[in-house]
Amino acid sequence: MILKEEENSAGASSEGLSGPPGAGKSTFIECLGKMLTERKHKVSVLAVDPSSSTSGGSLLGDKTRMTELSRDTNAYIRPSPTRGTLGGVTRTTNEAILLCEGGGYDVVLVETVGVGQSEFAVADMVDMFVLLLPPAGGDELQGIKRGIIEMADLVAINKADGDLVVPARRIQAEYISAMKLLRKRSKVWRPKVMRISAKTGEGISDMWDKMTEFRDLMLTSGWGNALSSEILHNFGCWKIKCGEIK
Ligand SMILES: Nc1nc2c(ncn2[C@@H]2O[C@H](COP(=O)(O)OP(=O)(O)OP(=O)(O)O)[C@@H](O)[C@H]2O)c(=O)[nH]1
Repeated sequence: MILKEEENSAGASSEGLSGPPGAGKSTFIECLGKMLTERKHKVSVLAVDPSSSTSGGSLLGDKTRMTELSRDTNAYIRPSPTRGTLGGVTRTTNEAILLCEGGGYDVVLVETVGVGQSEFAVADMVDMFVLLLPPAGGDELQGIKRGIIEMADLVAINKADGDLVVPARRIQAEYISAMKLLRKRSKVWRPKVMRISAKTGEGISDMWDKMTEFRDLMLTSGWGNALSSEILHNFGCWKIKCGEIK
């Protein structure tokens, strides 16, 4: 694979990834993460566990996930999800993002299950927010809040392979129409809806190109600076809420 030098020159970026259980988040991170480490990126993966603040349980931590990426020396996967209140989760995740970026990881993926409140907090602390959805509508997506779709800079319809290609196309068309009606988050970017297969790898490279395009646009348009100040502002607000800044 050809190393894209320019990709690595623009500094670190953080990407939030959310989606309902079973959408294929681990499979996707494994696939994207391996592609990126092959391209000489250093990738860290932070899991935010929304169940921890309510039930004390763990949706994300109980199974072996991303086995190949976890053996990759250019990847770091935070082994266990953060526990505690949402404020605590947010604070430690924010700090972990900064630590990873400072530690030379130029891609920081923050994963959360899109059924609670944590994805809203995550969307506020990353440079780009990606929603991963299965090729299904209606009941299966009931847990996904409309508000979280509004936060998405990019929606990826996963599992667009085999028999699921046709439903994936349909869902993609539905989301493209639906998202036209949503409030725009940015003046310079219209959220994209793409079809991918984390299993076969199809569409993943194109998706990363779109993510890179987004980041470049944010940097060149100055909108990214506004976003960074917003991220810092949100971080500050959380610290105040957590009683760290009086
Ligand atoms: N056909 C197909 N199956 C996939 C794809 N990606 C993931 N899967 C399957 O979907 C199931 C769930 O995938 P995971 O990656 O564990 O999903 P997840 O979103 O991390 O799930 P949670 O950890 O429960 O939130 C597994 O059986 C995967 O093999 C894909 O692109 N195509």
